[in-house]
Amino acid sequence: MSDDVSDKQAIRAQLLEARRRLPPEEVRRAAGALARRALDLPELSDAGTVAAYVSVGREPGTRALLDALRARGVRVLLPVLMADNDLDWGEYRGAEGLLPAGRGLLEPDGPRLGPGGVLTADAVLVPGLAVDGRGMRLGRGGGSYDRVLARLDRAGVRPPLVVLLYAHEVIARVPEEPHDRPVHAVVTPEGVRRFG
Ligand SMILES: Nc1nc2c(c(=O)[nH]1)N(C=O)[C@@H](CNc1ccc(C(=O)N[C@@H](CCC(=O)O)C(=O)O)cc1)CN2
Ligand SMILES: Nc1ncnc2c1ncn2[C@@H]1O[C@H](COP(=O)(O)OP(=O)(O)OP(=O)(O)O)[C@@H](O)[C@H]1O
Repeated sequence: MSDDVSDKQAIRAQLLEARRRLPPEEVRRAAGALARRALDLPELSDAGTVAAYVSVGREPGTRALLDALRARGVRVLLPVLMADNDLDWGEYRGAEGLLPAGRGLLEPDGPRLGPGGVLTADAVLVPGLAVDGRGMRLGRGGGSYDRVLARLDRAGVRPPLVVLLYAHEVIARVPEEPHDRPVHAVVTPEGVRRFG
């Protein structure tokens, strides 16, 4: 295994442990601040369709943001994890339209759009564990979003990629592999940083 791959695993383990230690009230406070800051981003507020995801556990919260986008008439797409870790997509129809899925995830009921559904997004909210000063992102390691970003590239579409993190998850350097693609902006409860 290359050094960068084993570095990634060590950093992931540290960051997931730090999330597990976050008090629930801190998770709630952060989610409110993240939703407010994310809604101020023109990349998201001007979008007709946003590809997002439903935060679970101590992930930086997206639920308030999903509902606010939907209330504004934005079409919100949510991922459905497939057996090979690639992602299918469905439309968010509100909290009642979410079903418990594997790995503690919540997924949309209703029709599936296919993996190409994400190509209709004007902006993509990408989950992550960390980002560095160049916008290089560390994910959970399933490669699901690596494939989404490669699919967008192949189709020649370049929607803004936005990651929501806690402030301590903006780190000095994420080890990168050739397939990694930088994101355009990171939102933390403390502010927004654009890369470019
Ligand atoms: N909320 C959310 N949805 C998402 C992602 C994500 O990171 N967050 N994904 C990003 O690609 C995809 C799902 N990929 C996943 C890959 C691994 C695990 C995982 O390792 N889960 C742990 C339990 C949860 C935890 O403690 O973190 C497990 O199964 O042991 C979860 C989702 C699509 N949907
Ligand atoms: N376009 C792709 N198609 C298929 N597999 C890929 C693709 N890009 C990367 N992978 C594989 O996915 C695995 C995970 O990659 P990596 O560790 O960079 O994940 P990550 O970016 O942290 O996570 P994620 O993409 O799930 O958020 C690696 O084994 C990598 O080879």
